[in-house]
Amino acid sequence: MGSSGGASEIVESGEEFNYGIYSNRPRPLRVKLKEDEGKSRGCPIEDDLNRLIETIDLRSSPRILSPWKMAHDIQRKDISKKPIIVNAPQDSVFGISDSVTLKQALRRLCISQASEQAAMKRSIKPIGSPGASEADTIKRLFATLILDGSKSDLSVDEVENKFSEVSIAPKNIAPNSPKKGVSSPHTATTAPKATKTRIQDVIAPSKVATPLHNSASTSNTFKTRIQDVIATPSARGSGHSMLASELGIKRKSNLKASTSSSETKTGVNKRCMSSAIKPTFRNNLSLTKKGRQEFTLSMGNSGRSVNTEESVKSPSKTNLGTKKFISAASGTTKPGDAICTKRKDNVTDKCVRNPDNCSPDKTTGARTNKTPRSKEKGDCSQSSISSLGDYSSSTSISGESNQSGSSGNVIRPHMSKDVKWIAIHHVLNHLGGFGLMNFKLIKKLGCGDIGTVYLAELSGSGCLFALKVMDVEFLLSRKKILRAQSEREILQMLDHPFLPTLYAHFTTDNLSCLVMEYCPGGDLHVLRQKQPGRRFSEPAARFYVAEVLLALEYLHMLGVIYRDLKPENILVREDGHIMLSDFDLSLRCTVSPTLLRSSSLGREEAAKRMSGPCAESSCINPYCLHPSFSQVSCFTPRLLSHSTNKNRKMRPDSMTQVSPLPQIVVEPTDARSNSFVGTHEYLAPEIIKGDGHGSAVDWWTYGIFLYELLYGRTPFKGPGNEETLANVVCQSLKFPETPVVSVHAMDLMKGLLVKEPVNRFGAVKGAAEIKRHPFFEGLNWALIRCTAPPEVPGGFDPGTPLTVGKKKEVKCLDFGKNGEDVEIELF
Ligand SMILES: Nc1ncnc2c1ncn2[C@@H]1O[C@H](COP(=O)(O)OP(=O)(O)OP(=O)(O)O)[C@@H](O)[C@H]1O
Repeated sequence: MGSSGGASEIVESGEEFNYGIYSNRPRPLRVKLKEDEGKSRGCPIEDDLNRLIETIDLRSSPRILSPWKMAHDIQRKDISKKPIIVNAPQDSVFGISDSVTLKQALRRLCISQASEQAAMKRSIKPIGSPGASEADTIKRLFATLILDGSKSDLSVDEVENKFSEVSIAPKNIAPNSPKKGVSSPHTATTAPKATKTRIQDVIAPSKVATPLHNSASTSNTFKTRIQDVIATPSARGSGHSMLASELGIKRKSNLKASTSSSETKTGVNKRCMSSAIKPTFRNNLSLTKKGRQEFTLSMGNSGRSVNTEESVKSPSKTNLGTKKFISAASGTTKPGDAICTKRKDNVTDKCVRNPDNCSPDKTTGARTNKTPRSKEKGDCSQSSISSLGDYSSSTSISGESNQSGSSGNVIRPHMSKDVKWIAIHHVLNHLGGFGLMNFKLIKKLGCGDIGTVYLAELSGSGCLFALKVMDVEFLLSRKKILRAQSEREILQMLDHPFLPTLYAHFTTDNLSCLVMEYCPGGDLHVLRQKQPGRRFSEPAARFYVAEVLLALEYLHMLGVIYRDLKPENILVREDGHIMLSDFDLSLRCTVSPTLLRSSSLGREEAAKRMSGPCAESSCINPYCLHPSFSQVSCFTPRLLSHSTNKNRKMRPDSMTQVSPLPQIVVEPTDARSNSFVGTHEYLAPEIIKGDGHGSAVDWWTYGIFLYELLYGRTPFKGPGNEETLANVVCQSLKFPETPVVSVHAMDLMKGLLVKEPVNRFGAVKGAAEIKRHPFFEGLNWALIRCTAPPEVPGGFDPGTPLTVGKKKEVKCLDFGKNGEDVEIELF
């Protein structure tokens, strides 16, 4: 997660300056200090909103401030662990290294050979590969089993190359696809003429839609509109915002063509806005205190006069998003249909799969001619591009069906009693949507690369949320819009105890806001620093990495490669369990279920891994493997059920009870991206070398993560970032003598931190393989969410004074009052 503290980041100049898609000139990397930018830029959105906070008297609202979070502000994050985004998809297409300067530096650090080999590889093969079209790959989703042809004597590499595919389901079934109704994507990138106009429509507040309320029509009010765009209730699986508005669909489609083009020319931008560019994004927002009151009152009374312009343009819909949604949910129009319509017009490949496993078709070829084969998450995200129009103005409710306005009918039944959902539905049903005025901003939680996160209370509900606020113009201008959209779409897909819930999404003229689950416990980076020796005990580390493993497994099954695992991105919930956050660097791709039959070698390796030291010894003590886990047995319950007390010793033949069964892997093990994204100390070697990477990068970062939790530092950290990168590629893994770590923990880290991704633990068989490692032995995966966490955040303090409301603490931006109007100046 980002921090408001200083941080160094690598920024590819080409992100801000167009080098031309065919340019093979070296792209110098330069390092910027985030704190420097912060000085010049001043994190405009946050400051603006801080000012907004000041204008709103929050003292009457209950405040719940976490002492952990407050401590978080004090203990700043490791500045060397800021994410890197160097993405030049067009270069990747032509096999040209993204980061020549970096490679030169690495060459001096003796990894030139590896880098050059990687560059040669890229130059002789189409890295992007033709790739399967989205439609094609999704059609094949769950329709294919990949068998290894019963080759029992293959190495891991050979196994990969000798899969044979057997179709076991109709090809039109795509239950695991994150999209619904994917169809011909050709139309998505047409209509370039209209693009400019459409973008202007979205960007220019005055051209978009009418204000929500009459009072908002005054010049100094938030021009908040509630578009009748409601997010899909079936977020998971289909998992994307649903447009009820035909107009919205058109906007998205048109915008996609434009932004996609511009994005792929320059790559995704990394850095925040510099002071030199600052004036470009200067806008004025203002809030009329009186107007706000009137607005709220009006919404409470009528609450229905919204989005006039779009209602006119789209006569089929009602003026109220809620009404339309209810209508849709009641059967006249299914939400999913809207998704299908949108997707048909806007599908774009999100990632390029392994050529060996892709079946390129004409569709893909045609599309890739129009859209460079970007493999970066943002560039490739189909719905990222398509949903750009959402930023014009909308309210989206995630994961709810909202039938007949009830808050109880949620697609996520286990959350139906969640008071936050009830509160969200209540507002939706009564006000028709959300605006900033529906939230009381309590404090700033943090400032990331694409937005600022605030602790916010949904007015009158007492429910706290994390409100992520992003400036759309800023995102568009800095080419970060796709990152933001991709993150939102991923969030909409999620329904997992260790992943954040996105309750709603709404936009104003300039701001896109995500209403997310609030985690009061800070992040694991801060929590680790509070531990003795700044490291977690092994049981605590095991708990955290186990929950992270489940989250990663779930993400992989959804076709999301996380790519930015680090303690900073692991938030701690109120109950002490974790929440993996921050998805703007994630890569979305398709997943083909794969059935793997274990080879004999695989069995041997599995036996070795499963048995650990006990297999080599005569040990029959079930508690020997983990001195620190007195409750942990040597054997899994599965094995124990086949073992007698007399014969608890792990035997190679006993492993056949575990490994001979075919294993289904539903993870994007063959996905490939060439983007240079991540955090220095956590970057996988294949990313640094530019070899192309897939889901195995998450298992590398997982190994680094475990290492850091246990040892209090990462294994390859050098004095500088380039040295760190060189160490990642060249240096062998070493374990400090202290603290003492169990052999199983070290074995797991060794398996995960294998530099060659194909040999990396989990790379072929996914998370299931890692879950079977003895390090986790005895852990009840299904009930881990019921396990007592190592630490539970301290109690809330509702009486904590609000500090952000003090005017003297407001920095960076002018703060003026005109009568009753409080001007909020953006950038
Ligand atoms: N749901 C949440 N609950 C509590 N705090 C949060 C939540 N989401 C984010 N934060 C805090 O806000 C900060 C900023 O988060 P955000 O995701 O915007 O930035 P980030 O993690 O740096 O990601 P990036 O810069 O890649 O966009 C985080 O560091 C975290 O401290």
